[in-house]
Amino acid sequence: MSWGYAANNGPDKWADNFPIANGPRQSPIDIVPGEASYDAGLKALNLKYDPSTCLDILNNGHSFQVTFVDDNDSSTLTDGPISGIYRLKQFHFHWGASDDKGSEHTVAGTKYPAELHLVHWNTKYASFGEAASQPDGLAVVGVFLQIGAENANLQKVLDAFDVIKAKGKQTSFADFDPATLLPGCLDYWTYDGSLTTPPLLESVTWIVCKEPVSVSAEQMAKFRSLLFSAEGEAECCMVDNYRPPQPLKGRAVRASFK
Ligand SMILES: Cc1ccc(O)c(S)c1
Ligand SMILES: [Zn+2]
Repeated sequence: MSWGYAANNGPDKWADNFPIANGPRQSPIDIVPGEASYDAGLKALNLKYDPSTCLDILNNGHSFQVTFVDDNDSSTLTDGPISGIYRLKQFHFHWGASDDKGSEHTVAGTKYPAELHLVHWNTKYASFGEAASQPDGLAVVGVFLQIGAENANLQKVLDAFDVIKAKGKQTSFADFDPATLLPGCLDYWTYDGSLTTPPLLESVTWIVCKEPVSVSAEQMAKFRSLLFSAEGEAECCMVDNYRPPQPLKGRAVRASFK
């Protein structure tokens, strides 16, 4: 049986097949602002995305992801806490069955209804797959979603959901600028962590934005209309696809802001 988020294959069971689940730099974590140390040496994030690199949108049975062409430096992350050039590979979300949960990172225990992950890989390595196995291979920008006004930019993504309702469905998705999903203020916390889904590789420099972006309650309902299950299987709503916070194990969390 493959991993998921149910009682029989969820986060508490992942260590059975992925022992790194109990490793020293697992994600997500609870971010405690008062314990983060301001680092004046941290640069501002430099995100430069080219909408023409947007390729398709896929229901992979764990989340939905928008994938980008990454054979050149058209869509990149530079500066911030990283050195070198990291290319955007995909973005996806994690969310809850109700608005009181859904984010993976928490802020002093506060859960947001959803969290966006923009996944980038270090071009010092030959590919995403190679980078994902290296301690400095990936950089994921996390953005919290909070219930408020309808997010017109996010709606463009949600409008594609009808054709990717079930696991394995994929459709073309073009000319989307992921920068439109970012908050106005790019203050961030950063720490060394991992993928939050199996294989839970400890290759991620996490960059979590302090400022959330809005999502309406109706838009959250649209997230919850996706299915974990494939066509022809018993329908299982795609909700609560988040891993809870993991032990910090002595790691430092730095803040780019005072
Ligand atoms: C590469 C990757 C895949 C899935 C994820 O949830 C994350 S956080 C990163
Ligand atoms: Zn993720």
